[in-house]
Amino acid sequence: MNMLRSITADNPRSLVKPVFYTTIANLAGIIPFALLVEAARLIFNPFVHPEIPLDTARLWWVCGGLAASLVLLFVCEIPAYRAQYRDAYSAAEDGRSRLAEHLRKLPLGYLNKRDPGDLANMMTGDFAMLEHGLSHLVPQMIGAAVMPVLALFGLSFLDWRLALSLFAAMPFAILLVLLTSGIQRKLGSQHMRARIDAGGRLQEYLNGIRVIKAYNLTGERFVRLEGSFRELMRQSIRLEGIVGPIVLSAIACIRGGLTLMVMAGVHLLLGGSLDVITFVAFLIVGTRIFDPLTTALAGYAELRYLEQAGGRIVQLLRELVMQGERQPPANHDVELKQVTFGYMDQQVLRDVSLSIPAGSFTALVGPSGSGKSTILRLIARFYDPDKGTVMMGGEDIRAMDPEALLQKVSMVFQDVYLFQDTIAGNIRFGRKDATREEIEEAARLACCHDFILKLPQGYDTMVGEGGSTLSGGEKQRISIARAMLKNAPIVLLDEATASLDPENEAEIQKAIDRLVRGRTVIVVAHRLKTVQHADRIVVMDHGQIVEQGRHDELLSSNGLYARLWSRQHEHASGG
Ligand SMILES: Nc1ncnc2c1ncn2[C@@H]1O[C@H](COP(=O)(O)OP(=O)(O)OP(=O)(O)O)[C@@H](O)[C@H]1O
Repeated sequence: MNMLRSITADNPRSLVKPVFYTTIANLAGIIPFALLVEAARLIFNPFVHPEIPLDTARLWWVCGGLAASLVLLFVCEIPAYRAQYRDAYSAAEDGRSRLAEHLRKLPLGYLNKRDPGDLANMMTGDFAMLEHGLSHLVPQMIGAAVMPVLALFGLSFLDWRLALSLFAAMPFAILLVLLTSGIQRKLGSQHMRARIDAGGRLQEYLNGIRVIKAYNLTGERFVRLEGSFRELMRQSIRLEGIVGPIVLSAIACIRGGLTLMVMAGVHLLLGGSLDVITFVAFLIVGTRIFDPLTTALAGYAELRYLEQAGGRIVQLLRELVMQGERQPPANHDVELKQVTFGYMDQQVLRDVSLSIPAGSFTALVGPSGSGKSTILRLIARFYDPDKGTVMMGGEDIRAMDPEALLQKVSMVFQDVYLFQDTIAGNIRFGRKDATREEIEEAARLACCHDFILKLPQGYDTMVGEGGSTLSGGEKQRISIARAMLKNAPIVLLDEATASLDPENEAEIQKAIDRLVRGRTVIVVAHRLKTVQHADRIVVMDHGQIVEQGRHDELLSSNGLYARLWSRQHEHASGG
């Protein structure tokens, strides 16, 4: 059952139709064999028993039946073929969508620990293997099981001794494959690890190609990439080199049954206890009956390999998604109560308590790495705290449905990601059902409208993956337009650290001022002058809140804020 779950990406029901139609097609495939045996019997009968004339009428009927059975086989194979391919591809499509949806709901903490190359490989490589398995290997396996069982049953009626000798070696072959399945699995998983590693290295190489060129790192990075390709080759050769002989031995063992049957047949024929016609019938059937089984044995090793690919998918599908069903309350006060959090082992926030009343403007400031952006991520529930609670309207956000919670929050982050879509499509991510007028209105408020109209196709201009065709400031404004469209009561803003030209900076500031009006706003600010009018400024250092208050209060208390302010002030007047 585990294997079935694995190879169907946890959806064994997708196998029902292909298995049903393939079994019918295989059963239909037995009829021509039976008719061939009957034809051989009729033809050889006059030679063995000269007193009996050739029964031509019956022979014609058998020939007609043979033609009809081939038509029947064709008719049965069409739905089997369709079921195998259609269901294989739709099962893989369904599995890919389920996995993508599941990944979206997993805590970011879990995804951070996974190699993105590995996940991408799972979506493409592993599912491609499942498609191949469901469309080719599973039908082969069914054929391999149905044909010999029916043949053994039918041939036993003709002569049980020959039938037994024909199949005598089969249990040894099956035993050989089963006993070595541990080795096959181990080699398969080593090969898979090498494949994932090569995929990861390749992705790293492609993602970093600009840095590699800029710093002339070609040699070192390429060596790592080449090393992973070499390891993959080594593991592939090892896998084929060891699994191949096992499978070939099993096939030889099965074929040995035919030799055994011929020897037994000759012995019985000479002893007079077997007639030639039955022997000929066995020879006809015996040469073909093992074909599906030998093909399936070669596929069996592949199936085990595929089981591992599917197993990885099933394991990921079973990872617990973020829990919580409650709808967020109408009150949008935000509060952190003694929150402690770290991404991996390193603690990033220590015992942080902070209360943000609805409708207020709060700024988080402090040195780089002090944990400011992490607070925003916890409020949006990208992660759950290790200790303490994050509350909204007096309720723990862990009890809330993460998706409903995100409806309450608009985010504008430093690293704006634009999808490979039109400008309008990218703004529409703010609200799926927004009309074109609403999108343009949001763009106007976010100071994007003018630069968008200057693009070749205006709002219908495509932006590349990652938005590489727009400047940093333009991307920021697009993301503000998204947030405008979303119109959520809480706004989380992570101010861009990269220096922008004065015109862009003024436009962005104007857009932000419009976005935050009348909402609960939490801003991570790097330039203190942009937040000097905040209701409250929270100063962070080494994962803790060291000061908080209004700009004037903080300046007069002469602490970290005053130092940061004077440093930036001197810097600005000096520059
Ligand atoms: N996804 C992550 N995985 C592991 N560590 C992380 C991750 N994000 C941030 N960190 C680490 O957590 C610490 C706090 O990061 P955070 O982004 O909250 O700081 P910050 O105060 O916003 O910094 P900055 O002003 O430079 O944006 C840093 O040491 C950072 O390296």
